[in-house]
Amino acid sequence: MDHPLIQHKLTIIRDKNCGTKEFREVVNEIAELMVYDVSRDFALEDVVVETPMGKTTQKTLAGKKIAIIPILRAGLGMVDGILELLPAAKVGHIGMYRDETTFQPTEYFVKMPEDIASRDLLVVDPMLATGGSAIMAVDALKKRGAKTIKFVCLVAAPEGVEALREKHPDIDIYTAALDDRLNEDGYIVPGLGDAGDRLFGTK
Ligand SMILES: O=P(O)(O)OC[C@H]1O[C@H](OP(=O)(O)OP(=O)(O)O)[C@H](O)[C@@H]1O
Ligand SMILES: O=c1cc[nH]c(=O)[nH]1
Ligand SMILES: [Mg+2]
Repeated sequence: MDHPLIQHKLTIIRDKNCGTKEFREVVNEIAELMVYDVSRDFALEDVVVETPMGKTTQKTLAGKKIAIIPILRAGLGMVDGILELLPAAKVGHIGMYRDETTFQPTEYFVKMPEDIASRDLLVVDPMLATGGSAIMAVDALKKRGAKTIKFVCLVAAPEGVEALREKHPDIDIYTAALDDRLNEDGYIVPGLGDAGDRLFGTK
């Protein structure tokens, strides 16, 4: 997504001198701006409304049922921003951490709304690196009946986009930036470092 506001804010959080408070605020702001466009294909239906001047037929969202699914921890940093625009969305959590040497993800927590099969799901995580975490999260959702899934991240590596596309070609991927590559430690370059640690001040 190349909107100037999104690009500007992404540059702010890439800076290693951006502290925890600002990092948190700006991650939420970017997520909110991204959802404006992610929701572009949401269906509308007609509704009759009475203005002070009389009756008119206008558009309203067609009873869309959404759930936001953050991949813990770092995905949590995007939830409040998205809820600003989609305040009635439900939120399901999936916990996952990546092994430092093999980069393989381990799932440690899942709590979903009961009706995810009938909801449009926005899986959110700031970083799409090898793609292992996103693939495992989508596997877990499909296993529970999910049908419509969009993946929303801030920074993606080409390797992660390719892996997620290959494993789950039915999923739309939205990213604020497609970066150069992964380094030998599995971090995105130039990236923004460890998103979870920067959001929660754990390093
Ligand atoms: O595409 P991948 O190679 O799977 O890497 C991306 C994942 O790594 C990070 O999580 P991390 O394991 O650091 O957990 P955290 O959010 O708790 O810090 C990030 O938030 C993604 O979930
Ligand atoms: O660059 C990266 C890769 C994985 N996870 C992160 O938080 N950052
Ligand atoms: Mg992390």
